[in-house]
Amino acid sequence: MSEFTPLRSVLYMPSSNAKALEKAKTLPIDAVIFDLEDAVAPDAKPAARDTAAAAVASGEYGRRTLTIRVNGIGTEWHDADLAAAAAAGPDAVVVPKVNSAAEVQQLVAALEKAGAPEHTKLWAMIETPVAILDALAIARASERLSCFVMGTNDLVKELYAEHVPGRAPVLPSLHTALLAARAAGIAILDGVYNDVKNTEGFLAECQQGREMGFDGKTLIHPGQVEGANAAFAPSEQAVEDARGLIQAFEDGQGSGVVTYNGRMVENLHVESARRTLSIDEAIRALQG
Ligand SMILES: CC(C)(COP(=O)(O)OP(=O)(O)OC[C@H]1O[C@@H](n2cnc3c(N)ncnc32)[C@H](O)[C@@H]1OP(=O)(O)O)[C@@H](O)C(=O)NCCC(=O)NCCSC(=O)C[C@H](O)C(=O)O
Ligand SMILES: [Mg+2]
Repeated sequence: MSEFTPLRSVLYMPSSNAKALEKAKTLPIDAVIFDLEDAVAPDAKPAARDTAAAAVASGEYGRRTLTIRVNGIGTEWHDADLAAAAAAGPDAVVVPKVNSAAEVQQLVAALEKAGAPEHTKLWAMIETPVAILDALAIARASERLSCFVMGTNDLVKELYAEHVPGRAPVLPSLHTALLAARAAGIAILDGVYNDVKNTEGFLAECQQGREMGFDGKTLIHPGQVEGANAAFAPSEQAVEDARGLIQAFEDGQGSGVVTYNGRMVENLHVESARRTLSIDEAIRALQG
């Protein structure tokens, strides 16, 4: 049994959208974010809060990781959202616009005070300039914090930047958050791709995110699930190469360096290959 939890495809859905809530039960997503923030109109927020909590408790989403995105600190909905989410006990509570280590500690204290079970982690959205500049302190602020979620729409807005193919304006921010997440040993998810009908652009962004090192991508539409699942899983070729590389190293009988398919292999490559195999194993376990 692998300890690795795949987060290739993490789908936001407005908790006020009954059709989307039903649809998500049928999709091969690794995780769901029941949204109470941007995708829910102010009038609909109290009902959406109840719906999200009921969805988590329903047991109808199978093996998927379930999370609730609450409204941000300082908004009129935040306290009630956090209390309801803590009581529902999802796998994680996602908090937008987390800006400091102190905020993480405040959120963790609030979750504990509201009686959140131990398995309910905190996922912090990194989507402001100050969060990028303080990313390492945020990532290390609490053991309960297990994942960064990039909010590239807010980031582009705050930077007065533009959404462009290749994402040059936000790459320094994405890399900084990745460095912080890896230094702290937490997961990190790439931001959403807004143009839901542009499959080619979406797949290019998935590949870019995978190559940069993200664990998976946040999604906004069912049509994006398959592409994300493929992009963030090791390919058959990668799995075969990982097995071959490990075997070649073991056949080297204690030599510190061997070659496999003409390439140098050292222990660090073996560690990467083992990671590839454990991700593959965890994904296969999901498929049952
Ligand atoms: C973008 C959408 C508004 C498009 O909706 P729609 O026009 O209804 O799409 P379709 O008709 O193509 O839908 C086909 C079926 O799929 C279901 N559906 C659609 N979206 C979802 C979803 N997200 N989850 C589950 N199911 C979904 C439809 O109900 C149709 O079902 P059926 O008829 O039974 O076949 C819409 O996709 C949408 O609302 N997406 C989510 C938007 C959202 O959550 N936004 C907030 C998060 S993004 C963000 O804030 C990131 C961050 O903070 C940042 O700063 O970047
Ligand atoms: Mg945002």
